[in-house]
Amino acid sequence: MLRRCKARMLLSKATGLVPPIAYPSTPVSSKVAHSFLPPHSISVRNIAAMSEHTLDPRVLDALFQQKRSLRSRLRKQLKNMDPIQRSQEDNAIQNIVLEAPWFRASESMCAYISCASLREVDTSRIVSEVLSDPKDCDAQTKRKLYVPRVEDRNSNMRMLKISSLEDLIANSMNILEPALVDFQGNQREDVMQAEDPVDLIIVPGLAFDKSGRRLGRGGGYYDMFLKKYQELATQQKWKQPLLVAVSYSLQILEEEAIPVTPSDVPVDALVSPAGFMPISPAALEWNR
Ligand SMILES: Nc1nc2c(c(=O)[nH]1)N(C=O)[C@@H](CNc1ccc(C(=O)N[C@@H](CCC(=O)O)C(=O)O)cc1)CN2
Ligand SMILES: Nc1ncnc2c1ncn2[C@@H]1O[C@H](COP(=O)(O)OP(=O)(O)OP(=O)(O)O)[C@@H](O)[C@H]1O
Repeated sequence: MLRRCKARMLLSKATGLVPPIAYPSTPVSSKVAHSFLPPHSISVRNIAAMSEHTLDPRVLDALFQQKRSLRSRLRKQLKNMDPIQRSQEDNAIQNIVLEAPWFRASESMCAYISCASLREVDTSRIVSEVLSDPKDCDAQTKRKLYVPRVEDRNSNMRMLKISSLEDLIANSMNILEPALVDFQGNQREDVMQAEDPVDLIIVPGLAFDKSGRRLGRGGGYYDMFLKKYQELATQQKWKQPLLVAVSYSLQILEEEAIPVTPSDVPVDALVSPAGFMPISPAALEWNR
């Protein structure tokens, strides 16, 4: 406890990110989270620009510790969510995505295959819609869908192209993912090797805040992938993909309530049952 308090003091002194007081043990409501907001002068991008080496390791440890407590609180809240409410929210979120101009205009995208036991926002209707045969179009204009496949325990994840739900098999974590080769024995296309860019990435997470910060499951898989894809897009002079997080209402926290570490990649927008919440200039463009 003493060590943790000391780390908070250091963290507070070094970055101004956290007030030197104990973290609340009550569930995170937006009200509680608000009293722990860091000063607005520190943005996600400022922290992201710092490398893991420029931050004091004790500061970094304290930030990861805060993330861990937030994760465990969110996991409990998600587990306790009323199943009827969950199913209503799943429907509302997917309706919003399916109707959204940024989704309808998307020709190529990455999305996750939701896992019910992880209490993730259901993406099954979104995935089915993208995989369905295009109406009034030839096969050339079929939309492309890439989904995650974990490569190893070093945060490496690939996004591989699938054309049917039958391309998926359950991994050791019971998450459906594509096999490396298709039924004809051909290597599946990896989004990092594709000729054309994806315009949309639908991301999962345990919590999100109104400034676009995202708290994942702690593996670093998405952050690592998003960083590499953004670098590829820059190198190829492609438009950056729109990063949209789908979220139950209880997963949305107040601005800057989520601690940020240098590898975190912020999202452009959130979709919750309350609607589309654009955050970045790219997302705001879709709301004009
Ligand atoms: N549907 C889906 N697919 C995905 C991800 C995801 O978040 N959702 N990933 C995104 O990275 C990658 C897999 N990463 C994962 C990381 C942790 C756990 C998991 O089961 N976590 C447990 C806690 C485990 C522990 O702490 O010991 C949990 O969150 O309850 C699952 C997938 C790639 N595929
Ligand atoms: N001091 C540290 N304590 C804990 N994890 C650390 C530390 N330094 C680096 N890491 C790494 O950071 C990664 C976790 O990062 P982070 O908490 O940002 O993940 P996440 O955003 O929740 O996960 P994802 O991107 O998969 O959704 C892990 O791969 C972990 O090994």
